[in-house]
Amino acid sequence: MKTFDSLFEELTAKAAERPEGSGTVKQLDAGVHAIGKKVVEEAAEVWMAAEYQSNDEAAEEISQLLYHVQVMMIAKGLSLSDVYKHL
Ligand SMILES: N=c1c2ncn([C@@H]3O[C@H](COP(=O)(O)OP(=O)(O)OP(=O)(O)O)[C@@H](O)[C@H]3O)c2ncn1[C@@H]1O[C@H](COP(=O)(O)O)[C@@H](O)[C@H]1O
Repeated sequence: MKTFDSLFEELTAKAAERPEGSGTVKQLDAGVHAIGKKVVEEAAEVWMAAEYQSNDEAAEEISQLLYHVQVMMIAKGLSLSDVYKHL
């Protein structure tokens, strides 16, 4: 099963290798403003799913939020330790 750290490693490689058809590369090319909008959109979907949908649907929305947060980290050149040191 994928973890937060292993997904970050995968996305970092995508950013470096820029494979054809990668949604991550597309998001990174769209820039911080566009990525920020996705983060906010997914956060709202987490909220709505948590209040009105099943736990499994809420978990899926949370996974999408984590993904977009990681894309933002990569767009900003932030490492896992840059974030973890604040936890
Ligand atoms: N975990 C994710 C992931 N979670 C969310 N998303 C993206 O976020 C979107 C969120 O879904 P929504 O239901 O909100 O979709 P939507 O608003 O209709 O989507 P868009 O129109 O904005 O694409 C999805 O369509 C995906 O584009 C993800 N995209 C990729 N990954 C993983 O990231 C890795 C790299 O992916 P690629 O860069 O695409 O190869 C792979 O392991 C993927 O499984």
